[in-house]
Amino acid sequence: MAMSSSKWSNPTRVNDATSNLNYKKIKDIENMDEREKYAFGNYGYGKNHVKLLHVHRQGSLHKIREYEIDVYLRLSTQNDYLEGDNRQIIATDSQKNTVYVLAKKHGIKSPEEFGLLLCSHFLNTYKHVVEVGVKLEEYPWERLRAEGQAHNHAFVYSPSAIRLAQIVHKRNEIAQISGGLKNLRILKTTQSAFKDFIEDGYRTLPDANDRIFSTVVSSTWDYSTANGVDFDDVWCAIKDCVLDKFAGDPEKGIFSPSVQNTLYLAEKMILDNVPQISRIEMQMPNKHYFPVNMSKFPQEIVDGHDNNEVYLPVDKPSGIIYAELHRKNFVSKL
Ligand SMILES: O=c1[nH]c(=O)c2[nH]c(=O)[nH]c2[nH]1
Repeated sequence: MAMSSSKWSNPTRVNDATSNLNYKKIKDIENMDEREKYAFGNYGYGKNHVKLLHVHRQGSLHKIREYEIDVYLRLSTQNDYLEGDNRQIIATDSQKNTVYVLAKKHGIKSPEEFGLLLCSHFLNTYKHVVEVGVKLEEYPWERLRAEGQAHNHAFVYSPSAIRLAQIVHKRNEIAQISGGLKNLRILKTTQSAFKDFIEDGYRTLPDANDRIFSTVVSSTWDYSTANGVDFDDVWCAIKDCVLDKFAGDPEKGIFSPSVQNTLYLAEKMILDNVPQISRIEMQMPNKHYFPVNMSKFPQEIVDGHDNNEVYLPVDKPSGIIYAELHRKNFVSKL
């Protein structure tokens, strides 16, 4: 397409020689091959939402793991995009089949290890694959207990949190491994306050000495190494750190002056306890539960005690508190 003069062109009149030169440049650009004019930024292709249930059968004792998996590949050439030449394409359907075949052949020890296996498979099998990415979401099935006993082959879906894992493996580089969790919904009825914040013409919220604290935690973290990491143990340990800093001991609990402080303490405990994690980010939306105003029902206010039994769960808006914490010797790649 010819470049027309636009509001971006220099309005200053140029002499004829310069003008001829500019004209030649424009003609050269017009004659350029498309490949010289434009460069690809991010590109790749794969299959999203590959659903998989894996059953590990040890005699009568069965173990299950259920996943939704996204896979993508990046090839060394872009001939598929540029020329409509499909000869280098590993079809997204074949990528999906690979997930099933590798699960059948090798089983699934953890989502991180299965993701690493898929990456190595694609890089080793196809020399023109330069990058593989695998994202996994694991659903929270727990062994059912019946008559006080763990059941051999029945499970209950206990949506306490969804587990996440992501692997990005570029050829000739070390695989980048991330873990994560989402949908961890928690609530406590005391040991939370929020006060002493800015008092100005915009403030209506009173100090709260004792409020409900509820959130839905989501978090992702990066591993600096896979050596010696038991990914299942780490995931449970991280969830326990979050619950510990939120709930504290079962009798007295733990005091929270703000969501910000609780989030920071959880992240710090995770970096203190898991040396193989270099960076963690966490989000804690503040799901508000406001006490219902009972001042119109004075007969219900006994001994001058305000209402602290009946609350209105507020769907929207919610506060959103988030922070990333990394070790000081770690340089974020973002
Ligand atoms: O823990 C909180 N942090 C805030 O920043 C905030 N803002 C707000 O209105 N309530 C709260 N609670």
